[in-house]
Parts: sequence; C-alpha cells; structure tokens
Amino acid sequence: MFQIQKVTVPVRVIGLISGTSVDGIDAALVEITGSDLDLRVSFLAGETYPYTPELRKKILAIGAGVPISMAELAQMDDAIAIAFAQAAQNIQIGHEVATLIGSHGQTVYHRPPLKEGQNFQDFNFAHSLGYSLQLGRGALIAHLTGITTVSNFRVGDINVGGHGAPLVPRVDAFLLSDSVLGRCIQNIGGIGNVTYIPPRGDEWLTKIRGWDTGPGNSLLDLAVQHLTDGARSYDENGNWAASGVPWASLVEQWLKQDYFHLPPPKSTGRELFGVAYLDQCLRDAAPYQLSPADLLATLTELTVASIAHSYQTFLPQMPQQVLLCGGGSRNLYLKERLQLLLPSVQVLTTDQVGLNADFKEAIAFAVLAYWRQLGLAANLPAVTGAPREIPLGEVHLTRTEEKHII
Ligand SMILES: Nc1ncnc2c1ncn2[C@@H]1O[C@H](COP(=O)(O)OP(=O)(O)OP(=O)(O)O)[C@@H](O)[C@H]1O
Ligand SMILES: CC(=O)N[C@H]1[C@@H]2OC[C@@H](O2)[C@@H](O)[C@@H]1O[C@H](C)C(=O)O
Repeated sequence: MFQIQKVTVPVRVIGLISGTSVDGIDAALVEITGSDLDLRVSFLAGETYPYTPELRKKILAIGAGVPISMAELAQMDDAIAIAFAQAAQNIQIGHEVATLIGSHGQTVYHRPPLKEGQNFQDFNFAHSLGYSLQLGRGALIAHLTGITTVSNFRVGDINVGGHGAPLVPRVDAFLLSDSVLGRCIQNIGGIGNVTYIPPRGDEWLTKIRGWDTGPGNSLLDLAVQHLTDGARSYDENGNWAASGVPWASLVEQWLKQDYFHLPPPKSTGRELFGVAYLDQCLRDAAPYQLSPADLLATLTELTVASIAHSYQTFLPQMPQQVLLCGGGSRNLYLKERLQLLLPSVQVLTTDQVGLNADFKEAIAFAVLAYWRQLGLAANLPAVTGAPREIPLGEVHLTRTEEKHII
C-alpha cells in the first residue's frame, strides 16, 4: 500500500475537481513536500478537460432538481468517474506518473446543516446534519488509473456536524499566509468563497475564518445564456457588463436576502443561487427595463457587493490584500468593481503571489489527499462549524494494492 513516511522526497499528486460552474474537470499535477508551515507545492501541469455536452446537461439537470432513477444516478456516478480518470491520465502525459490522486468529484447537491431555530419539513431539528453529494466515485478512479485515490472529502466533516465546506481554507492558510499582511483569498467560481488569514503569529490558525460569500459567476453565466439563447455561456473578461451601468437600488434590494445576513459558518450552492434565483432577479428587474449590459453590470455588482458586505460585516478586521482566484478572477470588470468597493485594500490575484489562480482548487484537493495519507486534519472548525479538526477523505486502493493486503 502507498504510504507517505517522512516527507522530504516530493510526492507527485494529481488534484481533480469540477466545481459549481460545471464547465469541466480541472486537473493539476503537483509535487508536494512538508506538512504545514513547511508545506511546499510545485505546480507541474494544469488543464481543464470539458465534459461532453450530454454529460454537462445531465449534471446541470439533476443539480436543478430534475428527478432521476437510482440506476441513472449510479450510471452518472460512473460516467463522471470515467471522465475524472481520463483527466488524471491526460494530465500525466509527458511527466513521471503520480502516486496519489485527490478527487473532489462533482457536487450535485448540497444542503447545509440547520442552525438552531431553522425549520425542516415542519420539524425543528436544532442540530440536523447537513448533506452533500459529490459524484464520480473514487473507487472507480483508482480502479481505472491504478493510482490510490482519495475522494468524498466533505462527508467526514458533515458527519460530525460541520458544513463540509469550504475545505480549501486550511490549504490557503499554509500556502498563502504572510508574516505581516492580513489577506483574504477570494475564490470566484460558480459560488464565491473566502478565506481570511491574519498575519502569521500567535494562534493565527485559530483566527482564520472562511465561508461561502454567495453567488460568484453562477447568476452571471445563467444571465448570459438567457440573453443569448444559449449561444454564449459567459461574459468574457466582463466586457459586456463593462458596457453597462449597475442599478444601485436593485443591488440594495437583493442584498437584503437572508443568506447575506446569516453569520458564518455558512455554505451554499446552486440550490440557492441557481436558475430560480435568476428568474426572481429578472422579475425584480423587469419594471426598470434594463438593457442586457445594465442587467449584467447589476448582477456583477451583486456578486462584488455581497463579497464586500460580508467582509465588512463578518471579518474581525479588514485585510491589507484580497487575492482572487477561480474563473471570476479573469473577469476584469468584476475585479475593477470589487477594488472600487474596497478602496483601502489591494485587490490582486493569487498568481501575483505565485499560486496559479485557475487551478488553486485542484491543487488544494491534491494537498487534502496528501494530508489524508499523512493522517493530518483537513478542516478548520471555525470555518466549517465542525466541533473538531479531523482528517478527511475516503482512501480507495488500486486492485494490486488490495491483492497485496489479502
Ligand atoms: N476570461 C474570463 N472572463 C470572465 N469570466 C470568466 C473568464 N474565465 C472564466 N470565467 C468565469 O469563471 C467560471 C468558471 O470558474 P471556475 O472554474 O473557477 O468555477 P468552478 O470551479 O466550477 O466553481 P466553484 O469554485 O464554485 O466550485 C466560468 O463559468 C466563467 O463565468
Ligand atoms: C458543496 C460544494 O461543492 N461547495 C463548493 C462550492 O464551490 C465554491 C464554494 O461552493 C465552496 O464552498 C466549495 O468548494 C471549495 C472547493 C471548497 O470546499 O473550499
């Protein structure tokens, strides 16, 4: 069985994730040494492998609540695992083979745990556990690639009462902290999420915070698809939105929504910020007869205003820097608007401090798998709401490794 001993020799790991944008599988091949403050990741390759249009359509459909049979669910689980295994094979071309895969899989459903006083189907389960389902089973990825695969990272945190998300903050802490500067690492994928990292010092790890800020690109992408009858899937560089003007009173109205006022720990998904949410936004905007560009500028403003508002409301103090990552970090208009709303803060991307902004999540799941093999904790209780730190992920051995155990 593959096991990491004292890690001074780099371990070659593949990280795989498809996020809430469902745009394809991000694969990163990295070499890792160390464990916490000495953690070092060297990025060897990164690539996004798009899903086939049929598979993407099915994933979006079940995510939007279209009912399917158990047999179809099992088929989807395997179809996604096959696509992930293929991505793992492709990313290794031209490199020495990896010894470990960390696969997040594809989230198709996420229900955060209930907070005290919230109702669920007429019953008040004060401590009801959350539920999060990622498809693309790790066992099949290990079977097809011949590489030990760690998957299903969220369930361990959820089983002890946490949200199971976000999980990247602990990795952010060790790869992106600074001895002097306070930083927010802001991912803008389909959903936005933040990691607040105070300068390294006494008890700094316990002072880290993180939560899902709300919509990232999800509403923007859906609006672009709606406005172009599906001809375009996103607004490249935010150019279309940049030609419009945000409608302040609508943003103000939308910011009253409960999620933005819920204190952390909190997590969300397309279940909330999806098609039905955009439909409501379109109904709210109808009386103003906004041009398509104004609508996109207004939705962009909701994303940046929800980020800025959550920092101002929930952070112990404002950071000196915000480091953007995820696809939304490429939206120049969004970046410009965020800088305007946070004038005292320097808005950069993680690329500018040496960590690839497009593949940071894939890199993080490589690190989480590596930590799992070392038996190290992966969650941060202050972020997920779990009562304690625990190692996360299920380890799937290859067939050869299994025979060796028998
Ligand atoms: N050049 C660009 N200009 C504007 N937007 C972009 C650009 N490139 C990517 N995006 C946006 O980023 C999205 C994809 O982001 P990303 O891959 O980080 O999301 P994800 O990982 O699926 O989501 P999550 O982090 O919520 O799981 C695209 O759907 C698009 O909206
Ligand atoms: C349930 C789920 O898949 N959540 C994702 C999603 O995408 C962004 C945000 O919502 C974050 O909470 C999380 O992903 C990242 C990788 C995380 O766990 O840190």
